[in-house]
Amino acid sequence: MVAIVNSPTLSRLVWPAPAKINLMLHVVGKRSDGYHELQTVFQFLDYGDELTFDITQDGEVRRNYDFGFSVESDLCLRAALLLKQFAADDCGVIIDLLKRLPMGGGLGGGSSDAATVLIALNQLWNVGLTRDKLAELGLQLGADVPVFIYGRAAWAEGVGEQLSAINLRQPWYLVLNPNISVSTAQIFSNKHLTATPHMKKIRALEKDAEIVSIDALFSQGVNQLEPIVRAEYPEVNYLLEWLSQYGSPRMSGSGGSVFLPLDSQQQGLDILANKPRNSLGFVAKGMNFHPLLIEEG
Ligand SMILES: C[C@](O)(CO)[C@H](O)COP(=O)(O)OP(=O)(O)OC[C@H]1O[C@@H](n2ccc(N)nc2=O)[C@H](O)[C@@H]1O
Ligand SMILES: Nc1ncnc2c1ncn2[C@@H]1O[C@H](COP(=O)(O)OP(=O)(O)OP(=O)(O)O)[C@@H](O)[C@H]1O
Repeated sequence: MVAIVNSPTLSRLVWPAPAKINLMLHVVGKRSDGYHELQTVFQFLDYGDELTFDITQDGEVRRNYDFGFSVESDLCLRAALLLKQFAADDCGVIIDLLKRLPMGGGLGGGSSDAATVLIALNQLWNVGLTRDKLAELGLQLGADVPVFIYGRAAWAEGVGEQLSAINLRQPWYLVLNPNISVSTAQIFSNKHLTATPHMKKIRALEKDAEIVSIDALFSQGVNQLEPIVRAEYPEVNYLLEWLSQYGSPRMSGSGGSVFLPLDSQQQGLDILANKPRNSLGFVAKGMNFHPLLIEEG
């Protein structure tokens, strides 16, 4: 946890917003509001966006960047405005964002940014909401926000908000992105997406002390959104085929990023050096703890 006081200097600290990957993802149902119920496993990566906050006393929420999304749809601004309902009237902020995560990349970039805004401003504005309350606010912004506030690698159900911590191996991963944005809504609305029966939380996952291997999760099958994305986006299909010469790659979330667990960081750097033209990529370590984990109680 970042211990921080509300001082203009310290508030300029850099606040990380790490990526997540989904190590397995089953679609198990559809709710009446159209959202799909999932069973998934989240792990964080030590790679992501970075935010800084200039705290002001003018009550305004502003941004100092432009990545193409409108002010109204900006998840950082929306997160700040949600939290502002609980803050003193004069609490204001200018948010800056260093964007490393590909947008529409299945790595939870926008969700992670929003979670970091909620965590940071909860401290910098002295709001004092609990982690559960922040996660509840976060869920209004997106299904992937709560896990970033929960702060632990997790087995998730519901739309991703029913979370229980799991202890996973933390290998290095190579992540590749085809440099295209995949719409999560479009993938979930594909007519070929069918729900499968609920899977019992696999036995190894129930024993918190045990370290769950990535292979054990992969043996549960591929991400069920993967065949749909592969069919709609040949670029994602190509990256998965290309990476399979080195092991068993998987797609994260609703794509289009794909990832491969590695034996070492160097192995990833060697593969990355020859990555397909037009793709983006990085090597990062799996993390079971979010760098801003809120310890309570
Ligand atoms: C695929 C995952 O990344 C797995 O972690 C998440 O479930 C997606 O979470 P997210 O990007 O935060 O998604 P949201 O912004 O909440 O939803 C975007 C759209 O995707 C569809 N959606 C999303 C999540 C979900 N469980 N079921 C859905 O049907 C809905 O049409 C929704 O309007
Ligand atoms: N701060 C933000 N960062 C990224 N995208 C944002 C942000 N605010 C709003 N958006 C919008 O949200 C869309 C989805 O972005 P995001 O990077 O979260 O996708 P994603 O990684 O596929 O998410 P997920 O893994 O949760 O499905 C973007 O295309 C963009 O229009």
